[in-house]
Amino acid sequence: MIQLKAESLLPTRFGQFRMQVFESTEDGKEQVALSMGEWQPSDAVLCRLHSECLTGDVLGSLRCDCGQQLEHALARIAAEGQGALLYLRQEGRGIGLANKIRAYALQDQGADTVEANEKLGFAPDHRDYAIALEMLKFLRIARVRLMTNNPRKIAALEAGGVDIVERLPHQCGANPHNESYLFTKAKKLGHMLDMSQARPASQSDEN
Ligand SMILES: Nc1nc2c(ncn2[C@@H]2O[C@H](COP(=O)(O)OP(=O)(O)OP(=O)(O)O)[C@@H](O)[C@H]2O)c(=O)[nH]1
Ligand SMILES: [Zn+2]
Repeated sequence: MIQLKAESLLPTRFGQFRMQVFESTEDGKEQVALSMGEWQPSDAVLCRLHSECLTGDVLGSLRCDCGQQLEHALARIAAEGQGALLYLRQEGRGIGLANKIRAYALQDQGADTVEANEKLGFAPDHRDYAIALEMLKFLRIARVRLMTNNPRKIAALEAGGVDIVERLPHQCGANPHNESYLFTKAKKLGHMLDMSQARPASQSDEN
């Protein structure tokens, strides 16, 4: 279960959002919703479920595309004047920061992002979206236009009863350092990415 712990306005360089902090009674983690505008329960609301990535979101890492995806989502919500971003505390696809950095070290020795997780004894994607479903319910969002390339995220929301009215491709932030990472996501994790410009992971000299 989640409980709303606090809320306030949050002016950002993208526009003014309403920030709500929830706490999960299961694990005590603080979860964040940033929203803008108003909606009716029947409206299809522009949404992004963003998984925490300290390295990409905050530290400017080029090993992934998270920072740019986060900014792009907030900018898009602000441009439309309505929508919600859930900032989900599931760092490293749910394995936590230290394990993600261990996975990076294995990637530096040649493993791809999926193999590295498996070597550490984790599933390739350890996330669960139960808390996101509760947050959507709290926000009275039952129908979404979802910014994502991840088919498992879509399936998890649909299984939870959310109506995905539209899937908005959310591809941005490609660079030479994350090219093989994105390629592996498309090939092994089924992400809907246009990789026509990318080389296969085996030919890439970067992680
Ligand atoms: N375990 C692990 N996690 C990673 C790695 N690179 C990024 N992450 C985490 O992956 C999460 C982002 O998930 P992605 O699979 O990149 O994308 P997604 O959010 O599922 O899909 P989109 O909605 O299409 O962006 C964040 O929590 C990152 O910290 C990695 O190499 N290993
Ligand atoms: Zn990232």
